[in-house]
Amino acid sequence: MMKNYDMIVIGGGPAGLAAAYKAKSAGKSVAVFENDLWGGTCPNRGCDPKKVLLSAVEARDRTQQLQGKGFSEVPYVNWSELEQFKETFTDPVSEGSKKGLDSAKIDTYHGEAKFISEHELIFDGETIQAAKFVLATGQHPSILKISGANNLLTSNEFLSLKKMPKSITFIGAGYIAFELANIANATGAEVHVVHHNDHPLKAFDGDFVNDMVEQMKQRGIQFHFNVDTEKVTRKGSDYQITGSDDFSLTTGLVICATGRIPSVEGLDLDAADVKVTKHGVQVNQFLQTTNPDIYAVGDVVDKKQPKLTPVAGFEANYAMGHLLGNVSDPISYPAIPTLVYGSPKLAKVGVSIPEAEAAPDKYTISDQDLTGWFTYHRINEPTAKAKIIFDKNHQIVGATVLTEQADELINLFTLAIDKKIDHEQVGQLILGYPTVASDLEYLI
Ligand SMILES: Cc1cc2nc3c(=O)[nH]c(=O)nc-3n(C[C@H](O)[C@H](O)[C@H](O)COP(=O)(O)OP(=O)(O)OC[C@H]3O[C@@H](n4cnc5c(N)ncnc54)[C@H](O)[C@@H]3O)c2cc1C
Ligand SMILES: NC(=O)c1ccc[n+]([C@@H]2O[C@H](COP(=O)([O-])OP(=O)(O)OC[C@H]3O[C@@H](n4cnc5c(N)ncnc54)[C@H](O)[C@@H]3O)[C@@H](O)[C@H]2O)c1
Repeated sequence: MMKNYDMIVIGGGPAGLAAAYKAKSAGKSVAVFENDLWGGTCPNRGCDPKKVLLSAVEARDRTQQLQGKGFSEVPYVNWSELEQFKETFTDPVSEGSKKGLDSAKIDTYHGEAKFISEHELIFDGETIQAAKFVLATGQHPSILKISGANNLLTSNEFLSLKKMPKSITFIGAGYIAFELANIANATGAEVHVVHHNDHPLKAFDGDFVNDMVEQMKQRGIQFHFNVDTEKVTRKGSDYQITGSDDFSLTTGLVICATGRIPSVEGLDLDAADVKVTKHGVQVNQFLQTTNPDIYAVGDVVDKKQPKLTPVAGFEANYAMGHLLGNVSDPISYPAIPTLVYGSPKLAKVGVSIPEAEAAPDKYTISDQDLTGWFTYHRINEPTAKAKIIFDKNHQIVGATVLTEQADELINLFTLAIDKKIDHEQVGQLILGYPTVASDLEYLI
């Protein structure tokens, strides 16, 4: 007899798993298909391993800042040891995620499935049906179409390098290049970033990005802007990168960090009547694809919101609410913070600086240098800055921050924006002192 489920999820990452558990707890029969590691990008080769590696960088940064204030030597990070520590987090993920599904009695299929009609998949020669589907296949690294592209590695391989080479080069200057270049630099490797224009981290405030680049240059990271990479050639155990304007660089490894592309190949979405653009699966305001029985959630969706783990989880919960008939309003996203985990960290949320500058009748920007504030001076941070945007009622509506503590500060701003917390309300709270949070009263 043909297998038939209430719901099939394709992709076992944060988005897919959240959707599967939600439907299962509502009493639905559910199956999840995964063609690689259970758990997806975030815990296996994304956010979590990256932030474990960052912990050693943060310790080194602190030591460096407190040189002559209790510390004299600044050790380099021992990559092999750190990598082994990282593996204690990543190694158990896939098996653990699969076991979780098994104990929740969610069926699992490992391998490639492909649609053969609007409600049918074929897997290992077997046809499997479902009333509803959820596409949650995420994205994978894009590789430049250049001569010698086979010599390029990606963030996937970087996060599992057994040995850090003496020199390493990142192509692209987005989130991944900044974060991984910063980690490699802390191990003592010679680090280069080659970028095709002079707008790194283009979604962020230019002033703060310039500041971040300067600080990373001072740590020894070499930026090569306005270079179009044309060719990567193997030279013995090294690689030679050649690019526009006679650019040439010999390096130990080349990591391509030029963006990620939606994972839709092989699914034959045409057969299911699901339309895809180059940015991902097209959805309506209920996260239904062009086939209303097929939803799409997480990184695989063509959307203007940033492609991040908490956004993936939020969408999965929303889509399940809609699919189960508990929600009928269109999806409405709260403020979404985005962060670049460098040294320092750069973060933003809500109304952007260009948006605020373009509408002075609606917004005011408070440009704050926090370097001398106790919170930052205590750890001797070289620079700590925030641009905070208020509406005409003096309610915070956006912020961009550059500091080692940006990951904590931005969440406080997010809370204030989303819950409309103002200066007076913060003043009525008693918060642990002295902390990033206890500064909030003086910031908003
Ligand atoms: C290096 C790096 C660092 C990151 N850091 C952060 C961070 O600090 N904070 C943050 O919020 N986000 C971060 N992200 C982004 C975050 O990882 C993603 O937003 C998140 O994983 C999206 O979840 P998802 O379930 O939509 O996709 P994924 O986690 O990518 O999961 C999709 C799953 O679908 C599977 N799949 C693909 N095709 C098929 C198929 N045909 N059949 C079956 N299964 C398939 C994949 O193997 C994968 O397991 C980072 C990403 C990277 C690459
Ligand atoms: N901290 C975080 O939240 C975090 C960290 C890492 C990744 N991510 C997620 O992963 C996504 C992908 O990260 P990413 O850094 O690969 O992408 P990105 O879009 O941030 O950056 C890609 C960079 O490559 C450049 N580029 C594009 N085409 C190029 C070309 N032909 N030659 C040279 N450079 C080129 C772009 O100008 C851009 O600077 C992010 O958008 C985000 O969703 C998030």
